[in-house]
Parts: sequence; structure tokens; C-alpha cells
Amino acid sequence: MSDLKVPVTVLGGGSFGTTLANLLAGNDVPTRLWLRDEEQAASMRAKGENARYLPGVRLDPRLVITSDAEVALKDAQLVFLAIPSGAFRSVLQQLAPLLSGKGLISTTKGIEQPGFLMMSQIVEQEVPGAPVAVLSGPNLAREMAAGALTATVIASDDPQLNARVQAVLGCPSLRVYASADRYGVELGGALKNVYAIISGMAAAMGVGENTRSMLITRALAEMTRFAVHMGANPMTFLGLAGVGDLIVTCTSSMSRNYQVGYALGQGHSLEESVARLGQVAEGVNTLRVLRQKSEEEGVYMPLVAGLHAIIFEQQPLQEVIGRLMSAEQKHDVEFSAFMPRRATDKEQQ
Ligand SMILES: NC(=O)C1=CN([C@@H]2O[C@H](COP(=O)(O)OP(=O)(O)OC[C@H]3O[C@@H](n4cnc5c(N)ncnc54)[C@H](OP(=O)(O)O)[C@@H]3O)[C@@H](O)[C@H]2O)C=CC1
Ligand SMILES: O=C(CO)COP(=O)(O)O
Repeated sequence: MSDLKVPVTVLGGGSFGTTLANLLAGNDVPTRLWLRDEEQAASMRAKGENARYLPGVRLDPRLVITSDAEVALKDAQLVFLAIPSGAFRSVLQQLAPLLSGKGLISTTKGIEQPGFLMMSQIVEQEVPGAPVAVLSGPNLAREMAAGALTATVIASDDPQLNARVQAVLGCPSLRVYASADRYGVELGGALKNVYAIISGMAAAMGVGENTRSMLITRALAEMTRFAVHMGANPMTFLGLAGVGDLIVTCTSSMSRNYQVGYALGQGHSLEESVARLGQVAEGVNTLRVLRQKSEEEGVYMPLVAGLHAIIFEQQPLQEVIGRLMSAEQKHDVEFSAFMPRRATDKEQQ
């Protein structure tokens, strides 16, 4: 069977799962989209549209939409996981017997606490032995669904799995680049959401372009410093899953994390800002997890500390900005922060 003809399943019928499934079906890949809610599945089949998460986008008639996991996963060789991080492990536990032996590709940009676990590490725990990959990059669902020219990264230790994903997903509007740095690619996708909240907040305050550029550039330095400390490849942060995803999420009002930040900057509470979104904004939980981990690891992350102080410690915004601007003035590019260091080195000491 050619790679394009292998049956593929997407788990999760939100904006990203629906977008991916539609692209795959458009490539003539036999594709099934699984969602938990039969009423929503029936509505999507009847209307040919995901009116809740992706209104206005016509679904490919070849796409099979089902709430029956056995139907969705029967014979599938590749499975894309597009379930928010808060529900990721429980969905895997529920479906594990149907997933063993399949290539499992996480698209979820979050981190589980306790344990500071990436979603692909949860996959390894819940479906032992399955080939695992991560898909991440500057991929706003709505733009991809509309056919905007886009690039993404597939990252795995398994080059054959990367190649299979490139074969099924690549199309005239989507280029799929391969990486062997699964950990760095996954960490990049999760970390940038925190800085998107900061950027949205700054936009609501009406900051200028100098400020926007300073924020994005210092965010890149900060997330790279942390990721490299944790064992990621620094070069990953110069690529699509690093600076690429950071730019799109920090500059587009389509980003849900940016929208949460914007609402916060307008003076709404965190609860209101999240509730009015109606979709997942992973950065809020990632901020909590990252603040704790950076303290434990002793990694300097002033932007993370500042946002945490505003959102979770009720410190006044202007006071935090004043503190950030008057902190010790340092070097621009810290070369020492970009020296690879495997996390395992520390464990072996
Ligand atoms: N949207 C985007 O542009 C991109 C998103 N991502 C990442 O993809 C992940 C999913 O995001 P996205 O699709 O945007 O999220 P949405 O908020 O658009 O949709 C979430 C989906 O997950 C489903 N879901 C939630 N809990 C469960 C559960 N326990 N069992 C089964 N299904 C569940 C929801 O179902 P229900 O409606 O029944 O609640 C819904 O279909 C996130 O980690 C995000 O960061 C990655 C790249 C781009
Ligand atoms: O990950 C994304 C773009 O690459 C989507 O970001 P949001 O979850 O903030 O919408």
C-alpha cells in the first residue's frame, strides 16, 4: 500500500483536529475524525462544517466523522492526537487498547504536571512501544484550513515515521519539514504560548513596534535558554517550531493565547478572559508549570516570572513592567545559554 493510501485517524474534533483531518482527506488519504460527542459528529456530517470550532470551512466529503472510536481506529496506521493537554492522558488511557502498534503523532502544545511531561512522553507511558512523533510549527488552524501557504515540523527518533507523515500530510499549501529533536520541537510549541499571552497583553496596552520586537526577541532568548538547559537542541529554536511558531502566535489576533492576553490587558479577569474564548488556551496552564520548573532548575526567566506575578500573584502590571525594565542590563546574545546540555547529564551526576 502506498503511504498516501494508509488509513489515518485524527483524535479530537476541535479547530486543529478538524483542520488536519480535512487536509488529509483533501490529499485523498482515507481519513477518519473521532470526536467524543455524537451530537456534534452528526451535526458535522449533516452540515459538512464544524460550526462550533471552524465555522465557514467546508469539510471534504471524503472525511469520515465518527464518535465511535472502534470505527475511527480500525486499520488506522497513523493516528494524530489533537486533544487539549488537560484531557490528553485520560483519552489515551481510554483508547490505549485500540492504539497499540500504530504510529502516534501528538499535535498538542502543552505540558503535564506533575512530572513536567511532554505529550509524547505521556504517549510512551500509556501506549508502550508505539512509534511516536510530534507535529508542531507556526500553524494557526483557521489559516491552514483556508489553504494559506504553511510549513510545519514533524519530529521523531524514527525517520521512517517522519517520512510517512510528510507523505500523507504534505500538499500544495503545506510543507512538512522533518526533525530528530522531538523534545525541542515539542517544548517550543508549548513554551511560545506563554509569550503569546504577554504579547496580547502588550497589544491591548497599545505598545509600539520597538516594544513588540523587544518582547519577541527576549522571549526567544528566554525560551531557548530554558529548553537548552532541559536538553533540547538550540538549533531547533531557530526553526519553524521555535522562532517560527513564536512569531505567529505573538503577532496574530487569531491566536487564542494572544486573545487571552489581550483580554487581560483590557482589564478582564483571567476567568473571564478564558471563558469568553470558548476554546483551549494552553499557555495559562503552561505558565504555572513553567514558573515552578524554572525555579526548581534555577533558570532565569524574567518574562515568565513577570506574567506569573500579574496573573497569579495579583501584582500590579505597571509595577512588574517597572521591575523588568530596571533589572540588571545584560548581554544581548548569551552564547553560554546555547551550548547543548543533555538533561540526562544531570541525572547521571
Ligand atoms: N488551533 C490551532 O491553531 C492549533 C492548536 N494546536 C494544539 O492542538 C491542541 C488542540 O487544540 P484545538 O483543536 O485548537 O482545541 P479546541 O479548543 O479548538 O478543541 C478542543 C477539542 O478537544 C476535544 N476534547 C476536549 N476534552 C476531550 C476529552 N476528554 N475527550 C475527547 N475530546 C476532548 C473537544 O471536544 P468537545 O467539543 O466535546 O469539548 C474539542 O473537540 C492544543 O494543545 C493546541 O495547542 C496546535 C496547533 C495549532
Ligand atoms: O499553536 C498555534 C499556532 O501555531 C495556535 O496557537 P493558539 O493556541 O494560541 O491559537
